[in-house]
Amino acid sequence: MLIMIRPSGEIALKSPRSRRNFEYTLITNIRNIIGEGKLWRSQGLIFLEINNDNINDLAQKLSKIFGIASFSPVIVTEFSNLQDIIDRAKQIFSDIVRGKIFAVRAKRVGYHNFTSLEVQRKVGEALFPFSKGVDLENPEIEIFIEIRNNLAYFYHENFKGPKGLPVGIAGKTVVLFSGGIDSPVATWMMMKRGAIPIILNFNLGGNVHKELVVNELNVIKKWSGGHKIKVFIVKGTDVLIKLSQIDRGNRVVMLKRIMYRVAERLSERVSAKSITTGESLSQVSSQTMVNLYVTEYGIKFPIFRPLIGFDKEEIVEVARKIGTYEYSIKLPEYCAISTKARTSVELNEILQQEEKVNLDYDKILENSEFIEI
Ligand SMILES: Nc1ncnc2c1ncn2[C@@H]1O[C@H](COP(=O)(O)OP(=O)(O)OP(=O)(O)O)[C@@H](O)[C@H]1O
Repeated sequence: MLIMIRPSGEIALKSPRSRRNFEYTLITNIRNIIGEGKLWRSQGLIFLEINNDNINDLAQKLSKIFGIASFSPVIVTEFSNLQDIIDRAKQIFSDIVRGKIFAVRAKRVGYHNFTSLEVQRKVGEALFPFSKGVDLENPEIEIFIEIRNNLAYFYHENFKGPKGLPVGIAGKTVVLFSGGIDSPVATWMMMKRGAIPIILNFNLGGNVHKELVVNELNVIKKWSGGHKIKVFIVKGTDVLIKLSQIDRGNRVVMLKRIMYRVAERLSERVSAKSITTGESLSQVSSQTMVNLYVTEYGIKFPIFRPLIGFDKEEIVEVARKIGTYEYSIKLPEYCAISTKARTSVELNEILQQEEKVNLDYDKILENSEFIEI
């Protein structure tokens, strides 16, 4: 089976050099996920030739590879004149249009002594006797013919890809991953823009919490373009004990600040250039603008919050689509940190209390558990 893969439109707009890099990364990711077959680039498209004839199985996998806009199983023919194309189209599609209202769509690249419109008309005429009729506006089935120089590609199925950019082209980001609904979605959105996530989780609920995080990451892994996901699990309860020394109203922001600090250290170690969180503005008390300002004060990496303008319903919709929602809702309440924070903490107060708590962030990281998914 031959599959024509159309990269995201955004990739085509890049300079030739970037475009080549993006396409090569996409090819590597496809190879890692599919694990067999031959892949090559041709005029802005990617082709995959594979022995497996199960398109549904393949479509499941390709539809989760970022950087793919759409894909179609195609039949390719070399031709020397329009009649060759008409004959081949008849062979391929007469059964497929049987009893259906159809339309032919043709595209052409290169020099030919016929137009795309002529191809549509002539192939339409040839298939008409087998069909229930033609309707260009509302067909039951569409027949596509893409002519590129002396090759014609025939297909009638078009599967959607997830668009975005191939995972890997943007470098690494350390994701503060709670296991709740939001941070898995934030991870997915960063992957969609080409970032490789390095996961940092503060375990606040023992094995139950860990298992949940691992389950979610197994789902997310399906979208990673074959990249392994590195996970650092910090024993969050040790940090919580330290927090008992400070004001109750400041604890949530302080815990977040500690998470950012450890994420900062991890970013240095793994050469990530940003930190990602699942925060969205004003969602809970720790996510007011003031509290976000205080939380990230002095952190040397940019903090990316891809969900900042999303409301909960929109986040849930994405979580359901990617498949993490069913796990996230099982996260016990004690693993979330967003209870009872002051909506507006004082920066100086927090900085003083941070000194008092005096944590060794490197040590916290060194004592973390590392797994790879
Ligand atoms: N235990 C944790 N380990 C790592 N990061 C965390 C943890 N708890 C929270 N975070 C980070 O802080 C963000 C905000 O968490 P918070 O609990 O305040 O809100 P939330 O909206 O419930 O987020 P989520 O749905 O991701 O748990 C999370 O999206 C995540 O990036």
